[in-house]
Order: sequence, then C-alpha cells, then structure tokens
Amino acid sequence: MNKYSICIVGGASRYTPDMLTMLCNQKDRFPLRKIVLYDNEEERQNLMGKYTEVLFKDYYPEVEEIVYTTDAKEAFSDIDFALMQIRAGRLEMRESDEKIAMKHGCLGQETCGPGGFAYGMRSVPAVVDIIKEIRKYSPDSWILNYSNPAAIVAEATKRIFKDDHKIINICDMPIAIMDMYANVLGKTRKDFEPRYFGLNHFGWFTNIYDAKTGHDYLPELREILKEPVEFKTEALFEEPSWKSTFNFMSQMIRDYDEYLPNTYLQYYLYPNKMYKKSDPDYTRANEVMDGNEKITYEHLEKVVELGRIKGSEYDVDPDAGCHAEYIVDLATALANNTKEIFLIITENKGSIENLDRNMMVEIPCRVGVHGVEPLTVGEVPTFYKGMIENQYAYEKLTVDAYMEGSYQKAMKALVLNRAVINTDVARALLDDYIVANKGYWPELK
Ligand SMILES: NC(=O)c1ccc[n+]([C@@H]2O[C@H](COP(=O)([O-])OP(=O)(O)OC[C@H]3O[C@@H](n4cnc5c(N)ncnc54)[C@H](O)[C@@H]3O)[C@@H](O)[C@H]2O)c1
Ligand SMILES: O=P(O)(O)OC[C@H]1O[C@H](O[C@H]2[C@H](O)[C@@H](O)[C@@H](O)O[C@@H]2CO)[C@H](O)[C@@H](O)[C@@H]1O
Ligand SMILES: [Mn+2]
Repeated sequence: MNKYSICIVGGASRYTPDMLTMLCNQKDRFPLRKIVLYDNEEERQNLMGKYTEVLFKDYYPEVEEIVYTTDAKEAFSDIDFALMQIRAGRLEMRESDEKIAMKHGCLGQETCGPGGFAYGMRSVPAVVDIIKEIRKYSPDSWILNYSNPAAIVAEATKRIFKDDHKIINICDMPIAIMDMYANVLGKTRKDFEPRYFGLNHFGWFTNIYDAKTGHDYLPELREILKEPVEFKTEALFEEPSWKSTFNFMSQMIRDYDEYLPNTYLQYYLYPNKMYKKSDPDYTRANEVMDGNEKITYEHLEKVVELGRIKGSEYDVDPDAGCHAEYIVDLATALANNTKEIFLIITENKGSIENLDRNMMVEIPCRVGVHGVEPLTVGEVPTFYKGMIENQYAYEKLTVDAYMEGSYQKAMKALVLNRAVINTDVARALLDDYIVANKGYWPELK
C-alpha cells in the first residue's frame, strides 16, 4: 500500500492533537511516511511539533519524517495531502468580529452574520496565498480545506483556482449532527447515508437512509427531536453554548414542517433570539480561549515535559473527535477510491436543478481517486430556494468585495445578510470592521 506525506496547515490549531491521534488510529488504511506541521506562529508550532514527536514515538514509530516549520518551501515540498485549518487573526480577531457585531445589535458569531463576513475578508487572502505556495511545490497534492468561513472561502477558491479539482472544501457540522442522530437511535453514523442540500452552515437533511436497507429514519427522528433529548457526545458539546445550540434544533423542527435543519440555521431563522441569548462582553471566542484552547495547550505542555504519553495520565482518547475522523475518512476515500458518500461544498453544476449552476452548494458527493462527484438533488421548494439564493448572493458579494476592493459591494453583502438587513447598521459595522481588520483586509474603496 502507498504511504502518504501530509501537511497540516495551521499546524498549531487546537484541532491538531485529535487529528494526530486519528492518524495514529488509521495507520492500517491510511499509512504515513511523513508528517509536516506548518503554521505562521513559531512558538505554538514548536510546542505542537514536540508533542507530535512524543506521540509518534509512542504510537507511530513507522513515520519516517516529522517536520514542523514556518517555511512554506520546506512545508509544501513533497506532500500528497494538505489539510488546511488556519484561523487568520486567531481567536483574538474572532472575539473582535463577534463583539463588533453585538455592539451594533447583531448576533455575534464566527461564521454567520456580520462576524462571518469579517472573518471571510481575512480568511480568503490568507488561504489563497497558502494555496498558491502549495501549488508551487506540490502541484498535484490534494488540498482539503476546512478553514472557515468555509462557504466564502469555497466561493473564492472556485474563482481563483479555476478547474483545480484537487481543492476540496468541507465542514464537519453535518457529521456531528449525524452522530447525534445515531446516538439517539442506538446506531453509528456510518449506518447512515444522508441526503442533504444547501450552503455551508445553511442546509437541511432531506433523508437519513439506512446504508444497508434504504429505510429513511428522518420521519422518526423529526418526531423524537421535537423535544430536546439527552445524547452522548464529545466533551466540547457539553459546553453550555453547544448544548443550547443542539437543544434549539427542537424549536426549528417544531416551527418548520419538513426536513432536519443544520444547527447553524438558528442564527438566520431567529437572529433576534440569538442576539438576546448572547453576552456582548463574553462571546464564544472568550469561552474557547478560556476553555478548549487553554485545556489543549496545557495538555501539550505536560506531555512534552514528561517526554512520553502512552500509558501515562495524559494518554490520548482513542475515540478522538469526529472532526478528525471525517478528514481522515475523506483522505482515505481519495487515496483508496472508496467511493463513499460525503457532504462536500462543491459547484452545483445542475445537481440542484432550480439553483444557479455556479453556486457553491453543500450536497452529497461520491469521493474516489478522481475526486468529488456530486449526486443529483433535484428541485428544492420555494422557501428553501429563496433562503439559499439570498444567502448565496451575500456570499458572492463578499468575495466580490474582496477581489475588487469594493466598499459598495461589502455594504451590499452585509445588507443581504439576514442577521443585518438595515443599511445604516451595515455601514456602521463595515466602518468598525475596517479599522479592526487593518493589515488583514484588502483596502476597500
Ligand atoms: N469547516 C469546519 O467544519 C471546521 C471545524 C472546526 C474548525 N474549523 C476551522 O479550522 C480553523 C482552525 O480553528 P482553531 O479554532 O483551531 O483556530 P486556532 O487559532 O487554534 O488555530 C489556527 C492556527 O492557524 C494558524 N494560522 C493563522 N493564519 C495562518 C497563516 N496565514 N499561515 C499559517 N498558519 C496560520 C494560527 O497560528 C493557529 O495556530 C478555523 O478556521 C476554524 O473555523 C472548521
Ligand atoms: O465555537 P467552536 O470554535 O467550538 O466551534 C466552531 C466550529 O463548530 C463546528 O465544528 C464542530 C464540529 O462539528 C465537531 O465535530 C467538533 O469537532 O467540534 C467542532 C466545533 O469546535 C463547525 O462545523 C465549524 O465550522 C466551526 O468552526
Ligand atoms: Mn463548519
């Protein structure tokens, strides 16, 4: 079997440790010869690199080369897969995005509403620069991007890297939701074959088929989930804001008579409620900085200090997060031609018959050595069509604003966003974001 060389871009991300554990667990079906961590923050990168050395010494000694670097040439030469998870401006800028939105009376969220717009304008140039570097040194590598806001990043990569079918944009929220369904029904996510349509963080499950029998679990799931249920989940989702998000699915299911919604729709269908639920002085960015990020980094320090991990009090959870599993599943499908179905953010090209062919939709696709092959979705009903077209126009205008350096397009994008709507609010938001994002955003004229 081939052995692969992979680079984790944003190597010091708090998602990297779970990813590394998952790679150790999957060595039989996705064996590695080399792993590279690339980040632009040297200190964090070195700690993650040293942690990788300890972890792989104990769990993956077969890997011939471990590299951690801030140098693009060193990072991107001789790689088969780049797994991209950068956060331009880090959590400090996420905090700024969320708090500026709240200051203007809009919900403060990292990928939805005005926060997602601000993050998109930072993320696109950073992701584009990195992809150009990757293409210089490893032109044939697969690039699996899940840097957010994935909808906007995907629209930009489609336009800028035309016909590069080896750039794939993905999100694991639907996977996490399917894990919840599986838990509720006493199954595993892999027992299901989903049907889904929409945009990233803006979509609906239409069917949850049994992968063997074809039985559709969606009607019974809708009945069960009309009230919040207890379900076994990863530690992160025990946090109050995630709990509240999963519980809120019940409200959406009671209010709408079809399908099962992505959790992120709460921000667009109930923006006022979501705004009132949030603390303008302590947003999700603060929770992550004080919680998950702190815990992750303290763990790394302890392991590196001890110099070993297997059998120690800091040993890894072999059941690492579904986020990591999904990425490795996808890489395996591309490498081993498994033809499994994944929900991917891809160009519509007629899959959803009554939506723009060029729209970057999130839909089921078969994945194999030739890349992503979308399944046919058919037509979507008027309500969903209207919602999606409005949101996609916002996403397109955001990318236009970035590419043309246009203040007008940026303002129009914000007005189209269901969490903003008012022109005076859009202008005020934009003016504050321009100041806060100096050095990250292109100049808008
Ligand atoms: N699509 C999804 O479903 C999904 C799921 C989880 C996380 N994410 C995304 O993954 C990313 C990482 O999230 P996180 O919370 O771990 O953030 P984080 O800040 O902990 O880690 C991101 C890392 O990227 C690095 N970075 C930033 N800009 C860079 C650049 N230009 N070049 C190289 N490295 C750079 C940072 O130094 C940091 O170490 C975010 O974009 C997040 O939204 C996406
Ligand atoms: O508020 P955060 O930073 O905790 O989460 C934001 C991300 O939320 C989703 O990702 C989940 C993922 O679905 C789950 O499997 C697990 O790994 O945790 C992630 C959350 O940290 C969402 O899909 C991402 O786009 C967000 O970045
Ligand atoms: Mn996502």
